Amino acid sequence: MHNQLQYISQGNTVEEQLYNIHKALDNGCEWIQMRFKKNYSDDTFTLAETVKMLCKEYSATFIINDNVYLAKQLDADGVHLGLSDMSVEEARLILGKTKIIGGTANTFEDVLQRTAENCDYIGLGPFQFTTTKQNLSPILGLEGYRSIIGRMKAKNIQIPIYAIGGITLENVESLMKTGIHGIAVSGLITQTENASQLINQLNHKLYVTI
Ligand SMILES: Cc1ncc(COP(=O)(O)OP(=O)(O)O)c(N)n1
Ligand SMILES: Cc1nc(C(=O)O)sc1CCOP(=O)(O)O
Ligand SMILES: [Mg+2]
Repeated sequence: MHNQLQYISQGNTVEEQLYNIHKALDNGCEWIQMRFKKNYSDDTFTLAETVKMLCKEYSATFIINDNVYLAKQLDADGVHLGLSDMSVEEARLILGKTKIIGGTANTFEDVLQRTAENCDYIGLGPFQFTTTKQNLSPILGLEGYRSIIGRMKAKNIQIPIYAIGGITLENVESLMKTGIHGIAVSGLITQTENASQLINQLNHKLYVTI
């Protein structure tokens, strides 16, 4: 089963990205999604190659946002795909059965679609407003998660759900009580001045509330 905490990287340069990813790994994150929203360049390849090495050193899972071909080239552990990215079916053909393919969902109908597509997990959001991503879908709030997870249970759908979007430490307990499997966070870990304490607290809240 996948780790309950996924760190989504941030940074406008390779150096910023590496600093942030190193900080997350050094302080106990075991799952990194490299999210470098630039047009593909040599920089992207260099960054991904380095992050792959770092994740190996820390025995962490390494997935790449959007870029299935890069994940294939580097033999990464997987990818995360949004609703307008490459289809899960095509990604599965390229990456094979054993790699992780995560998919975004914003509604219950998206969850049904992602389940039918055989994603390994779903990033369901946004929980609340965030500046990390532009053009957000409507905010779900706690009630949105309760409703979607209730409808999943009624249909016996068991795919792991990760909440995403503007999550803070104070939100984790109530989010976990809705029945999600875990959380994906970016700004929270990137901006903290005490990553060790924060990640310990996050892991504790994730673990005890399951
Ligand atoms: C875990 C997780 N959930 C959702 C997303 C968002 O993916 P997407 O909709 O493709 O948006 P971008 O991240 O590509 O801007 C995610 N990255 N991770
Ligand atoms: C990458 C992403 N996708 C979202 C979605 O709702 O699909 S919200 C989001 C940003 C997550 O970063 P933070 O923890 O800083 O809010
Ligand atoms: Mg995407």
